[in-house]
Amino acid sequence: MGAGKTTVGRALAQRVGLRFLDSDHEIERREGCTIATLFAREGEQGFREIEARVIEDLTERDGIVLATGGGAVLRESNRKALHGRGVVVYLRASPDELAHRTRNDRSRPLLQTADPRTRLRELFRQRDPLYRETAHFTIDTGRPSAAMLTHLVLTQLELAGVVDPSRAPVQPGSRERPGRD
Ligand SMILES: Nc1ncnc2c1ncn2[C@@H]1O[C@H](COP(=O)(O)OP(=O)(O)OP(=O)(O)O)[C@@H](O)[C@H]1O
Ligand SMILES: O=C(O)C1=C[C@@H](O)[C@@H](O)[C@H](O)C1
Ligand SMILES: [Mg+2]
Repeated sequence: MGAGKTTVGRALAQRVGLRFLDSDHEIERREGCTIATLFAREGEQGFREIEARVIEDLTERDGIVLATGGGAVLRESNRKALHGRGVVVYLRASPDELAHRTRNDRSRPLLQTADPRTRLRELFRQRDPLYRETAHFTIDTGRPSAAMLTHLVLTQLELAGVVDPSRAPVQPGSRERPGRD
């Protein structure tokens, strides 16, 4: 949560000329309300059901850059759909860094506690192995700016033959997917 998936994903899509989609935005569009309202109305489990349907739908599409919500890796079906249908980049950040980036933002219900830093530490412990299992690449987001991270992700994808260095996206399925990191 707050690692930069939306920020970097959108910039990456622009750089490679692909459509950008974000599962949180798609959930808000389909449900006609904010994530915070949805959590209040349906609880986290209700939100996860909707999220799983959206991930299933969006990972069926070709030619997109998809940013997920931070908890999408919690479900095995989501992890399988993401890893099997796409090239997954884990933007890894420390709980302290995430706490700093999200400190003024009230839109993430799971961080509306007296001690968001401790919550982020718990989430990191639970989720880091799941992100690693799901990702083809891991990029540490500690110091670099979002613009630098976009460049780093792009370079990784070029080296793996996922996008052409001339910025033309490789056709889905035309080259072997990269292995796990
Ligand atoms: N590399 C970075 N360095 C510093 N700040 C960053 C960086 N990447 C993103 N940010 C900032 O951190 C905040 C969270 O970023 P963003 O919304 O892209 O995270 P996210 O991973 O999509 O979060 P969520 O899981 O909640 O969807 C934003 O204010 C963004 O500007
Ligand atoms: O990390 C999480 O569990 C979440 C992250 C956000 O992207 C939203 O999907 C929601 O706030 C839950
Ligand atoms: Mg996001």
